[in-house]
Amino acid sequence: MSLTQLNIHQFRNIHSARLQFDAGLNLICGENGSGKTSVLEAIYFLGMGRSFRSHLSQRVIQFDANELTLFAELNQPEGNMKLGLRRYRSGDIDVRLQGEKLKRLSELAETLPIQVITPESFSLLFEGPKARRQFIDWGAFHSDHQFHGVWGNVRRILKQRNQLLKQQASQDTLKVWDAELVRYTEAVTEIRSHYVDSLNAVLTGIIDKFLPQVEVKISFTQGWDKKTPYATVLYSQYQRDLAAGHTSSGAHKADLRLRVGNLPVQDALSRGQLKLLVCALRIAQGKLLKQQIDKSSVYLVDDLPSELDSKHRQLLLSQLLETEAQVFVTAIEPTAITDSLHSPPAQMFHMEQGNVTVKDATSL
Ligand SMILES: Nc1ncnc2c1ncn2[C@@H]1O[C@H](COP(=O)(O)OP(=O)(O)OP(=O)(O)O)[C@@H](O)[C@H]1O
Repeated sequence: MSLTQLNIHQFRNIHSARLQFDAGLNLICGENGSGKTSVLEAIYFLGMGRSFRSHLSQRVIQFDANELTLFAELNQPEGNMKLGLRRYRSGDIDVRLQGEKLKRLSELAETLPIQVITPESFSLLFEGPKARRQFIDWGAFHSDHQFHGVWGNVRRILKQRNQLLKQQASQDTLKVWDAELVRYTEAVTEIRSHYVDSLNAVLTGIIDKFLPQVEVKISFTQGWDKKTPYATVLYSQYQRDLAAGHTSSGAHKADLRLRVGNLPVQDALSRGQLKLLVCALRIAQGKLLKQQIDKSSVYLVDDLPSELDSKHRQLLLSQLLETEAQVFVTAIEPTAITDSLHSPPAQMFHMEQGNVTVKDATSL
């Protein structure tokens, strides 16, 4: 799967652009503020219906405009596909696949599995567990079709249960909800746990390349004590949950633990090593997806040179391309990337004040 064409209209500082991409490596260069990240953001917006930079989607609409429009052609094993998205300042969104209106944004994500690597990515390792849960769920979502629905049920029931707890509901009233919650929570946990096991198998080989002297251990924590059935936990924590007004244990507390020996990775590794570890994690996800459902991912790598030496830049690029993914990389200076490649990138763009021109990479 790859994006062959992207038309951008009124997105950040890009008024209008038509870009033709290669199925392999696409390099986007330009000065600070020229709009490089905005191109990556536009691709992400098309695949996810939201930005990776701001949770306020209207921020990406060009200052004086009322709406943004993105249109892409995708090359899929099943044939070419047309994907269009229009987002209005009012908040309305219109997404079409082959001209048909999509009902759920998750259908977009299924069509375009996107991975993002930015200079801030390593915060995945020491931010709260939410980011790591999202990391696991990216894989769980793509590798198991049941996941989206089951996880949606867990969140819906948790919301209802929490509302009842705030109303001081009795344990008897909660019983019916708890039975459903246990059923869906166990299903979610099994999918997540199975996914992390499969990921671990792929990850080991990649970590060996990125961090050869370091033994990183990754484990899944499900959100409550593994030895106790979830039904028992809910029952025994009733008083505590009642006092807190919310459910203290469950799949919504799941996490991924990353350690070097007995230390959390953020205490054992340098910033550059942490960045490499996050890259290894994301590459492992792409490789696993390819193995599991023969689907390739799209990688958006913002400011690739930052904090990586030339050897590791080269390693990262070669590993990314090995996943057979389509890769979009931004850099201020093209040579920061081309110096790390054996052959020039297949497609290269230069950005200047929101305007894009195609560059001949062989002339560098
Ligand atoms: N909604 C908007 N409408 C118009 N312009 C915007 C909007 N939001 C941001 N901008 C401008 O768009 C420009 C694009 O920024 P972007 O982050 O894409 O650049 P960049 O080339 O990635 O820069 P850097 O190398 O510094 O990361 C910025 O100058 C910003 O001020």
